Amino acid sequence: MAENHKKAAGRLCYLCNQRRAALKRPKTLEQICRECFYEVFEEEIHQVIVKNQLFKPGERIAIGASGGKDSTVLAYVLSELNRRHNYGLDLFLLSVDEGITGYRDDSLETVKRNEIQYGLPLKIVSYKDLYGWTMDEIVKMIGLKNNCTFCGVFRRQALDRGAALLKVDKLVTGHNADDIAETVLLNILRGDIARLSRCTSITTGEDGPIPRCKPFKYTYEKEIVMYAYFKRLDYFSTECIYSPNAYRGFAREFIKDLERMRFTILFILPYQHH
Ligand SMILES: Nc1ncnc2c1ncn2[C@@H]1O[C@H](COP(=O)(O)OP(=O)(O)OP(=O)(O)O)[C@@H](O)[C@H]1O
Repeated sequence: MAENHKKAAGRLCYLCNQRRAALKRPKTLEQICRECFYEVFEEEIHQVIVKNQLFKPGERIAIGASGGKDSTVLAYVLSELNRRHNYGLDLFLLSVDEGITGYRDDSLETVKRNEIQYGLPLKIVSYKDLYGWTMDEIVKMIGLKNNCTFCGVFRRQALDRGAALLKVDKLVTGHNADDIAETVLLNILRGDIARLSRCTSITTGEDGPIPRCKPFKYTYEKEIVMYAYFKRLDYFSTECIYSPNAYRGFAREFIKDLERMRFTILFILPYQHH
């Protein structure tokens, strides 16, 4: 971040040619000012929403809010765009409390502050209430093997239950281009053709209880972090204490290495179509 910042300082913004450049934009490598960065970042997400017809006026939308950078930026940007472009959406924050002491309890405090900061009603559903078990208790029983698989299945269902309680039409999540590139690579390595064809769709689950969509499908993680940093958004940045997640970590490092070698894989993978 500081490095990007230093390199850009001293020049005029490539886009407005008036203000000093404050950063080098990861997606285009242009040196631009903060104001232009906010504008292009938000406008690109607006275009993704419009082109893919993600929402209809009057819809109730739940934002899967973990308190992390992606969903915090998503909540902030969606509420801004909803006002600016009159989408006519009723937005809600929906959080799942997995019952992980020292991780989810702290990140939920962030979401509770976001509820006030962004004026979005918050609903929290917990594994304890839904299933009678917290992840702390499950890990005590089964250890650290396969715990992420359990947690992923439970979270998926908990989000569906929460969405039903809120009576929303859709659920949006903060999955970004980096997450999707990793998932594409993992599905290739696993030879999972069915998931490979599904994982790049911007909207999924249209035949299930609640459609889900990913407005950040084309947004780079680095840009989300920069946006949160420059806007001083309130988010929680600790990794889950139970998820070493070696397999996904390997995919992430591999993609980063390819990017360093100037392969534009991050840009290409989320565009894969079936
Ligand atoms: N406990 C939760 N409650 C509600 N939504 C969640 C929860 N965990 C994850 N999500 C949703 O799923 C998306 C992807 O989750 P993942 O665990 O991969 O986190 P991430 O990429 O670090 O995102 P974030 O920065 O938002 O935590 C999040 O952006 C969020 O929309």
